[in-house]
Amino acid sequence: MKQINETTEKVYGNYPEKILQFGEGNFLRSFADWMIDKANRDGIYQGSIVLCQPIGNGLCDIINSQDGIYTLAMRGIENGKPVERIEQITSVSRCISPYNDYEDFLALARSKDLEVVISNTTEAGIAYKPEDKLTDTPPSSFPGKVTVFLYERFKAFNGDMERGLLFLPVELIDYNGDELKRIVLQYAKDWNLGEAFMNWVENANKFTNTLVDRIVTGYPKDQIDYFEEKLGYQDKIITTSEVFNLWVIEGKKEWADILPIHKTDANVLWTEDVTPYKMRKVRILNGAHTSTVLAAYLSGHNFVGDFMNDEVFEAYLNEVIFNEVIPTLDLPKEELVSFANEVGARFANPYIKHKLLDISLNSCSKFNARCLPTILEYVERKSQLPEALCFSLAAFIKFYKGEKRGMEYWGKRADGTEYQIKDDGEVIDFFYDIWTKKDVKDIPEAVLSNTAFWSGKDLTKITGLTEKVTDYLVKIENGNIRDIVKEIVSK
Ligand SMILES: NC(=O)c1ccc[n+]([C@@H]2O[C@H](COP(=O)([O-])OP(=O)(O)OC[C@H]3O[C@@H](n4cnc5c(N)ncnc54)[C@H](O)[C@@H]3O)[C@@H](O)[C@H]2O)c1
Ligand SMILES: O=P(O)(O)OC[C@@H](O)[C@@H](O)[C@H](O)[C@H](O)CO
Repeated sequence: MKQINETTEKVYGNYPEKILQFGEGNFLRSFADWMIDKANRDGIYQGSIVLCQPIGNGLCDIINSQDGIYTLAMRGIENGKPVERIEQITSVSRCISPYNDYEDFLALARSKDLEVVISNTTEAGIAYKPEDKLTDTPPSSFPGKVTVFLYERFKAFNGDMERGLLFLPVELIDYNGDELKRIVLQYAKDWNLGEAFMNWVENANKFTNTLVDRIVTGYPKDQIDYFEEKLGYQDKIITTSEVFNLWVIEGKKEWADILPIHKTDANVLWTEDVTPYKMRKVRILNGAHTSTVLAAYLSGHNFVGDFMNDEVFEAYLNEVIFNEVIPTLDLPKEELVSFANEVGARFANPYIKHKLLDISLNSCSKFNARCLPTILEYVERKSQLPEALCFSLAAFIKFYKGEKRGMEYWGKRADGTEYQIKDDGEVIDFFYDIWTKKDVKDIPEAVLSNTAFWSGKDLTKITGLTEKVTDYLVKIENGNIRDIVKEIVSK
């Protein structure tokens, strides 16, 4: 069978390289690059994207072997009917690995065409690593790479204030753009790059805070035969997603015209404050994922769609969203309910195979960011505990019961299926330790009092929480998890 680049023309990838993108993963290729391709296709933009692989291992070689061309399949239900939109994305010019092509990376910094930097380096990427140096080729951290890149540009254009770049980071951390800028300035200070450079970073460049929303399920391993037969070519980096998309960008409205994707039919919103959108999305959508998938997986489900077809879990999800999360948010109720209904429909999308184990990755920090704020706010507002979320905390603790196999940590669910528990080393060590040394009745107290997990808070101070989580954990250990969920939703 032919490769995609033997059957598909690289239509926009030869346009001037106006965008540098840190992160060549599934998400950005299914989201930002699709929007840019759309803008090129609509004739309102003429620019291509240079992908940059931010860590040593990645997809650069495969991407270049396909001339940057790949397929995106977006599937869902619209007006009650199934839709499948398949597009060939041809706006990527090439992929650079700064580990192999450091000179090419620096040469791009000196380019007059370059205007925009997009990034998705996961929640771990926007981090300060004190060991990074200006002379490293490249510095290991993503902000370190941005700093050497900007410094090269600053020198090449003699600090020209017109040569700064628009930054659109999408990492799911609070104030992603502000945080990236803060760390770049920290490196500039550490490396003595001078006041003039720091002033240029601050005032010539435009850092936005952004929030993204699209369920991306990546390479369709189980359906690859279907796609190859349908498309008539082989694509090693074909990616899949839902149809829904939303990119909220906090920045000055006039910056939007640098990358006019808001003028396409993609859902791009420039705003002065991204916070309410972020809170709505993280607490409702991501909170619903994290509070439901671990229990659903333990009960025998494997995909989001599976538990949405189980009336007990569907009712549990609704209980979490409508009775526990929404009452803790201050946005207009109608807007929240409409977003929540949309989330339910998105989770039930029969064409999206979203693996529960993929969502379970790093559940400890996810629970802290996505679910704990709701528990705290609920207790504050109602002076009582949110039952379903307390149960989800117990399910999370149970999910993290495992045994070590070399560097890996494996759990086992009631049906005998073994699963790998993926999280930071310290988190894994902690859970392994308590599950091997403590009686089940003492485990919640150890977890809830571990302030390192909960942004410095000792959760045992919340009246009744330890007892309730203990009660649920003991029930889960001794009974059937789906029956416990059923009991919660029938109260
Ligand atoms: N899949 C979704 O539905 C979805 C939706 C919205 C946001 N996200 C976010 O996207 C991220 C996952 O991205 P993906 O789905 O493209 O996964 P992926 O594995 O395909 O890509 C991950 C990218 O992050 C880079 N990366 C990983 N660790 C890094 C580090 N420590 N420093 C710098 N770069 C690093 C990789 O090189 C790669 O480019 C998650 O953080 C997730 O929160 C995913
Ligand atoms: O991608 P993660 O691992 O951070 O989280 C899993 C899901 O909650 C997440 O990918 C959502 O599907 C996404 O945030 C929707 O926009």
